Amino acid sequence: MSTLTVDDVSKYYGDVTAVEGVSFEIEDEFAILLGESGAGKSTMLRCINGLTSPSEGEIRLNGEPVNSSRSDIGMIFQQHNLVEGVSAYLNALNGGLSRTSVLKSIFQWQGRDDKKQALDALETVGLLEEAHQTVSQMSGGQQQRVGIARALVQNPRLLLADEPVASLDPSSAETVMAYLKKAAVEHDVTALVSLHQVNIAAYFGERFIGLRDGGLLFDVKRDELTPALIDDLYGDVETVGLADNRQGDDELHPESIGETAEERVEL
Ligand SMILES: Nc1ncnc2c1ncn2[C@@H]1O[C@H](COP(=O)(O)OP(=O)(O)OP(=O)(O)O)[C@@H](O)[C@H]1O
Repeated sequence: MSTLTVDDVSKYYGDVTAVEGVSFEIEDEFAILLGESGAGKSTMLRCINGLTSPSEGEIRLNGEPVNSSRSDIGMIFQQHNLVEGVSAYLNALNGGLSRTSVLKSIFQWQGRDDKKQALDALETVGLLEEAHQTVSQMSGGQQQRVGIARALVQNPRLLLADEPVASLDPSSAETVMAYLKKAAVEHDVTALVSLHQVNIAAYFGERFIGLRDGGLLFDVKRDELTPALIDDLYGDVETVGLADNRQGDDELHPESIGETAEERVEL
């Protein structure tokens, strides 16, 4: 159980306003951050995980201010930042580094608990049999799943992901999202994931936070996410892909995606 509170947060880079006056709270949900390029999604996530500080406002996790990089916030990046030349297992094990001294990690003296946790995390993302495969030999989707496993080994109370499937083909993107959601549900972790693929977002998300020009445009639950809101967020160009999923003018129907991914992932 964890609650993320974003309280009137602004972030300025010189004259540039990246985020302005944004407030929302998410509790035990799989939430999606939507917005076009430059809307402030990455800046918001970087403020939440303490990689940068807000210029104004406060961010709290379970009531405690977040003011520097914290080990209980797991972060998954678009370019997964794995160590390519070593195995999936060793990459996952690295997630526990904050609990292990540098000397121990160099000599791979992590305890049995850490090792079991790394294998459990790889099982969660469907890669137990590939545990000893070198990451550079894995597909982009598999590498991203190793990134999810590594974040899980941190024992996070909050999982953040910045465009985790942006560089994947649509089928791999669905599979990775299905594993990410499975990981959050199984580990009982609140998640905030930035995405630009609206259909994938609508299928997997439980809550949607829309940013436009750094401000909060909407904060809605799944049944309140309408094409009209998406149009407000992206304009006509980005919503073309929604056409086949619409019924009437005011409902999203993302059922056509995700089912095959879910069958594969066995959520
Ligand atoms: N370190 C920085 N220095 C100056 N300006 C920045 C910096 N980081 C972000 N910005 C600016 O802040 C605004 C929001 O950027 P941000 O990367 O948060 O948006 P985004 O929604 O994540 O976009 P994208 O999807 O393209 O990554 C943009 O105008 C960007 O140019």
